[in-house]
Amino acid sequence: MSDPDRARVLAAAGVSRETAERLDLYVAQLRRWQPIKNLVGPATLTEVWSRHIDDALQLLDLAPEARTWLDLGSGAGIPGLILAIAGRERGVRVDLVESNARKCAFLTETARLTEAPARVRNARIEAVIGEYGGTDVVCARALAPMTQLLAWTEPLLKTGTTGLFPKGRDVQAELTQAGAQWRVVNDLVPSRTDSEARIVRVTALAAPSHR
Ligand SMILES: C[S@@+](CC[C@H](N)C(=O)[O-])C[C@H]1O[C@@H](n2cnc3c(N)ncnc32)[C@H](O)[C@@H]1O
Repeated sequence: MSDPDRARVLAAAGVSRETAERLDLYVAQLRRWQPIKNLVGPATLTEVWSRHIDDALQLLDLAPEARTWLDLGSGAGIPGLILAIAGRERGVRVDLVESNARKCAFLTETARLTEAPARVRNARIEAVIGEYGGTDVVCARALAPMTQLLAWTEPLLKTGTTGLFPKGRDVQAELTQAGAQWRVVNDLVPSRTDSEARIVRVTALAAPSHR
């Protein structure tokens, strides 16, 4: 772990001492379970505060009023479990949907230890997405191309849920491809953890008339 990164990330996020301790617990859990569950890319563990914690925390600032969040394909809880830990004191609650049972075991245990307001759902997105209408924000990192993300989240994005999807340098190509199937109202927010990355913020969605 790089301590300067930890201090910088926590100072920028302005979290309480209790929240910082819970994030420390999350990082400790990630390190403990990584050898057995292979939760994140092994190389990224040396930069966990910038690559994962800060990368997740930046989403909170993009929807400061949101209270209910849905994270799809949570994996090791990025961004969803981190958002639940950091957003706890402002009343944030997060639903995590993940199809891999071993990852769900990690999520459940770590949510309990960190007292995070997170509910873990071991299910496939396509089977359960319809149950999450009314959620303030749906997010997903490193899960699927925009076209697939929009297809999964269509019922939510068409009814007022905001979408936040961290993306890499191919974001424009993904949006162009998605534009063939959807009319997407979005903006691109620069990522604070990677100069080439963007967060796609979707505020409305419609199917084009010729579909
Ligand atoms: C590449 S990982 C990304 C994990 C995490 N979001 C991150 O950024 O580190 C994608 C995750 O999505 C899960 N996943 C893929 N397809 C899914 C589906 N249809 N329903 C639920 N989970 C799915 C996988 O099991 C995996 O844990």
